[in-house]
Amino acid sequence: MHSDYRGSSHRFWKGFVFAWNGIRSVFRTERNFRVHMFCTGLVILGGIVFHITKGEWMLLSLIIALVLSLEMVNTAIEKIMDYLSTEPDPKIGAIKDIAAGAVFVSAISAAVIGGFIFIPRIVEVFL
Ligand SMILES: Nc1ncnc2c1ncn2[C@@H]1O[C@H](COP(=O)(O)OP(=O)(O)OP(=O)(O)O)[C@@H](O)[C@H]1O
Repeated sequence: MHSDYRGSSHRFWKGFVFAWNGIRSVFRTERNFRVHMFCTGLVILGGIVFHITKGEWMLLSLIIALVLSLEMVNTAIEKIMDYLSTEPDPKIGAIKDIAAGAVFVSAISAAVIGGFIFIPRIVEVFL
């Protein structure tokens, strides 16, 4: 079915195009992903404004990548489940809940890391 692109000499670069298309698709269809992207923008802005350290940038980039990629995996799992059946089914519900839980766990960690990095600096501004 995909023999056309697999046989092409540009298949390596086409892999990036497919990945980019996936990110665009999630951005367009998933509100939660757009919320995460908005938060990412705020965090990057905060990092610039507060001159955070190189180590803090590394930690932030890791946790941002984790949250965004888990949101994409969650969306992929939801789509697989909806492709299999759109009928109400407790097993499908449980699988989707677990995938959503994974995003939630990473988001909590992101909030903790963001708190440790930014709260002392914000407090300093007001003291
Ligand atoms: N076919 C189903 N059978 C039973 N429960 C379902 C089914 N589809 C969805 N659910 C329940 O509804 C929740 C939301 O599922 P949905 O596919 O609507 O994702 P969503 O609203 O896009 O969620 P998210 O905010 O995680 O992206 C699931 O976590 C699950 O509890």
